[in-house]
Amino acid sequence: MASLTIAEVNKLDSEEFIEIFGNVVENCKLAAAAVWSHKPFQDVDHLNQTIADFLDALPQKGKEGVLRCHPDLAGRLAQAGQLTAESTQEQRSAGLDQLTQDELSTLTDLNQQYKVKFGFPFVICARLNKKAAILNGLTERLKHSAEEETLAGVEEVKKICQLRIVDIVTSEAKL
Ligand SMILES: NC(=O)N[C@H]1NC(=O)NC1=O
Repeated sequence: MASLTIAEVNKLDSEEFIEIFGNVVENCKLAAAAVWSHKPFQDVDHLNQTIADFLDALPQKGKEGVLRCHPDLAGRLAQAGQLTAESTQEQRSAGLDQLTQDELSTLTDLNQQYKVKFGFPFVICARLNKKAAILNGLTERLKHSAEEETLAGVEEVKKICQLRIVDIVTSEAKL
C-alpha cells in the first residue's frame, strides 16, 4: 500500500477513504465509514484516536460484533489461505504459520473453548506477540469474564488498527 500523507488522507472522498481504510479494523468497513466525517485529521495520532473513540463508544453488542469480524488465529480461514492480506502477514509475523501439530491442536482447542465461553473469538495483536505469548495469553484470558474480555479484545483491535494505519499513512510530510 502506497504511503499517504495526512494532507492526502484529508482530501479523500468517502468512497476512497473506505477503500483504503476499510480493513484497518478487520472486516469492518463501518469503522472507516464512520470516522471519515471527522476529517480533517491533524496527524496520524488524531486518526488513530478517532477510530479508538468510535470503538469505545460502541455498546457491548457492537464491541462483540467487531470482535466477531476477526478470523481465528491459525483457524479454518488461515488453513484455507483465505485470510485478508493484513491478517495473513500478521499471523505469519507471530509464527502462526509455523506451528507444530501439537501447538496447532492446542491453539485450536483453546480458541474453541474461548468461543464457547464468550461467544466471540479470541483477538490479540499478532504483530506484538509471538506464538508462545499468544498461547499463554489465551490460557490466561480464558479465566476472565465476558465484560473483561470484550474490553481486552477491543484494546487489541486498537493495536492492530494502529499498526495497519502506520502502514498506510506516513508520519513525515512528503518533500
Ligand atoms: N483473532 C485475532 O486475533 N485475529 C487477528 N489478530 C491480528 O493481529 N490480526 C488478526 O486478524
